[in-house]
Amino acid sequence: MDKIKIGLVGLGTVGSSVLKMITENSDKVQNITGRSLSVKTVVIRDVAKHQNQVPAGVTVTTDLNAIINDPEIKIAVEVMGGVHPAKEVITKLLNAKKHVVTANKDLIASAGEELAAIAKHNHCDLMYEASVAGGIPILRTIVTSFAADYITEVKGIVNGTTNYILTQMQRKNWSYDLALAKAQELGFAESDPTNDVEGIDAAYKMIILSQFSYGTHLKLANMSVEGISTIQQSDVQQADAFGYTIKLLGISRRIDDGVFAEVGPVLVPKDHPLATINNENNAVMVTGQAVGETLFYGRGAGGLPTANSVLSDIVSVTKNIVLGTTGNSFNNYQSKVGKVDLNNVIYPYYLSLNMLDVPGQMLKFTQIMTQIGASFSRIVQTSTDGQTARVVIITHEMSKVQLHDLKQQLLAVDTMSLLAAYKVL
Ligand SMILES: NC(=O)C1=CN([C@@H]2O[C@H](COP(=O)(O)OP(=O)(O)OC[C@H]3O[C@@H](n4cnc5c(N)ncnc54)[C@H](OP(=O)(O)O)[C@@H]3O)[C@@H](O)[C@H]2O)C=CC1
Ligand SMILES: N[C@@H](CC=O)C(=O)O
Repeated sequence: MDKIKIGLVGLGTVGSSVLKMITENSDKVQNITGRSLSVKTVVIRDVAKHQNQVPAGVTVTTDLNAIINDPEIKIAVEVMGGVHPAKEVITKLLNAKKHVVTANKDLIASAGEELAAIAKHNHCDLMYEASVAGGIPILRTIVTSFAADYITEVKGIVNGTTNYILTQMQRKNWSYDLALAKAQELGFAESDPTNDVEGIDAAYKMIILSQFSYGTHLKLANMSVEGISTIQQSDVQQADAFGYTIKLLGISRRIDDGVFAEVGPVLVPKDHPLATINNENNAVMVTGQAVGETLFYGRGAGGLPTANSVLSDIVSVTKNIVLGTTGNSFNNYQSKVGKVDLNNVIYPYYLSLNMLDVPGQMLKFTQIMTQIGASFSRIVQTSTDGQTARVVIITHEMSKVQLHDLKQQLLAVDTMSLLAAYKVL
């Protein structure tokens, strides 16, 4: 039986689960690929910390050359995270003719095309199924099962940490800080959780999903990205009382000739499938012109679910090695897209306002809405102290341009103020 040795860079939440799966599930992998796979070398920062974490015979070192210069190692797995030095590490590995599997969305979203070109030049595979939605096999599904269909929309929950936090805030009344600390303890959050809670991790995933779905490369700087760090327990409870669940959603759409993608908190009606996705679970809804709406659900963060996606890439690379078909891009779809007119990006909105509790205020608000060409479907007065009323309004679909105009107009009115505006699914 031919052997294929693997080099692992990183032995944290994901790396240790990859090592466990390769070790414990080797019989099935061997059965499928006809090759015996095992980890030979692990590269980390601190040898003493990890020495007892590996089976006998596995080398633990801080020296990447132990993988680069080892002709027995054919596949390298990068699970250290971050853009630098991960980019330099993967570049060196590819130039040393190692096939690379990574879970690194930060890097693939920002330098994926460059790395894919280096991989191709070296006739190497570069695969990254685990970079989007952890254990959900979404990228390979889009490449294979949506190969001929035109995808018109991809939306969903693509960050496990924020979904875990929002779930605990809604169901257990936990504070934001407590829920975040627990998500870190469980290994869902990035080593620095800023990207999780500020929506950047989800935006990276939407960039990768957009490449696969629409063949276009979006840039983080051109996306509207909002996180959950300013959401209060009271926002979650109030939305709940009106029949909504707050979820951090990534939404991308093909609009006319363009592609639009953004990340932000959205109010999801409780009877919508995305409202039922809790804890660290993710769900990706892909709509194709021919197939219509499809939904993919599973654990979006955590060691073993993510390791399963890494292993699926390792098995694919191994099959390519056996067949002599390495060096093909994970995603081939390239398409030219134009700019999207924000007048065409429309949602219903949930508006929470404070207004003086005197006659005529709702009339004033209605006039402003009419002026900007918008209207609303539902008004709920939530509370009043006799002087100030808290009012929640659900609008009909309105564009981002209209929402901007509304905010501007309200700034000029001293008897009312907009406290929050959320998109509604
Ligand atoms: N956690 C999750 O649920 C998921 C994570 N991912 C992605 O997987 C990757 C790994 O995440 P995760 O396992 O959670 O991260 P961890 O922080 O748990 O582990 C990172 C590992 O990489 C090692 N490392 C970091 N920097 C270096 C370096 N410069 N040289 C050598 N080794 C280094 C660390 O070594 P040491 O311990 O010695 O410091 C550690 O073993 C990231 O890209 C992440 O975004 C993707 C999907 C889900
Ligand atoms: N920090 C990420 C891990 C998986 O990508 C998340 O919470 O989703």
